[in-house]
Amino acid sequence: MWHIKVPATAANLGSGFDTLGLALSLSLDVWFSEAKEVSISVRGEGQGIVPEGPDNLVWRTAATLYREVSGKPIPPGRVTVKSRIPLARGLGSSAAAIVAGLTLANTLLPKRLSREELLAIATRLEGHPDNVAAAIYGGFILAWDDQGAIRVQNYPAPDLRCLLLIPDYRVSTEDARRVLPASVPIQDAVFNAQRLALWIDAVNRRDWSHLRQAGEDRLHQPYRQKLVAGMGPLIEAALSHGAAFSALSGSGPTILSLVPSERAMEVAQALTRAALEVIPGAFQLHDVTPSSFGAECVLDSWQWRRGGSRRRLQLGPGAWH
Ligand SMILES: Nc1ncnc2c1ncn2[C@@H]1O[C@H](COP(=O)(O)OP(=O)(O)O)[C@@H](O)[C@H]1O
Ligand SMILES: N[C@@H](CCOP(=O)(O)O)C(=O)O
Repeated sequence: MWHIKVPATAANLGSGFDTLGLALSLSLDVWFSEAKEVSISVRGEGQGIVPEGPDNLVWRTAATLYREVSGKPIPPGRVTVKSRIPLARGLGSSAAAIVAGLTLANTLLPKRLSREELLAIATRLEGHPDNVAAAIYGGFILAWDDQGAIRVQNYPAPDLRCLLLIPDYRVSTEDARRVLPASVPIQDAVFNAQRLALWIDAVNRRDWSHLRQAGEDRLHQPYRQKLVAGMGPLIEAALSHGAAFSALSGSGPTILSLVPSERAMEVAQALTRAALEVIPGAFQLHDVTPSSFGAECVLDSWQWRRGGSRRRLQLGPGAWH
């Protein structure tokens, strides 16, 4: 049986719209074993909501890639999808499902595609590179479009705790992209370029003292404010109680705060107090960590359960270890 694990991801990180991404320690897991017929079951987040037929995003993506590359239908099998990534909350659930599907197809293909090739396909399917790049490579990523080719630079994840304030309502990425303007004033573009540079300087020097400003943004958050009740007060509550960074996660509505361990309790309490005032309805507060691991596929067989070695496959050919 194959076990595929793909992390949740937070895209944008304030100033890095469609450019920065961070893998998180929440995951989408898929188990696959060959069988006579296809059967798909969905557990955890999305259970009862996402389809369990051939139109399931994980299976549809896997089947399409397999057929495109090999010219043959994907081998049928039993697929179990178990996710801890809430849907449409800005935590990359669709990116994780797409990357899981691509990883599954790549595992079954006789000749595997490279991570770069998978990134290009994943970006085309998701529409932007930031979530899928972080889901494939793990850690903190910077992605850019080089005349149609998607390039990525990845860095170790910041050694900070990550508090996710997740409201109980959904914001689809499609809707959240529709509220963005077609062009922005030059001053706003400069404002973001300066702050994006601060992010890259911070990860290069592992110094989080200017992250607060790296989180400031004029390209997407101001326009999305109307979709995310209490966005400003929640970010302010986290920053004024010791968070190094706080911003909308992806297209929202989750607010992500990066916090030194010793301030995590204080920030969590401040976020909870603010959320009770400004969020209409329920919310959850998750205490997770940035993750250095990207998508991986493991042969989950009886041999390793009995103490044999566990074979682990990072995406890309020749990467068994
Ligand atoms: N495990 C899954 N299996 C199938 N489809 C999924 C899965 N997870 C997410 N999706 C699809 O992705 C959609 C959410 O994507 P999106 O609006 O981009 O939000 P986000 O990626 O921020 O969670 C869901 O409504 C569903 O259609
Ligand atoms: N750069 C994208 C990121 C969307 O992330 P998601 O997790 O909300 O899908 C955007 O801001 O639209």
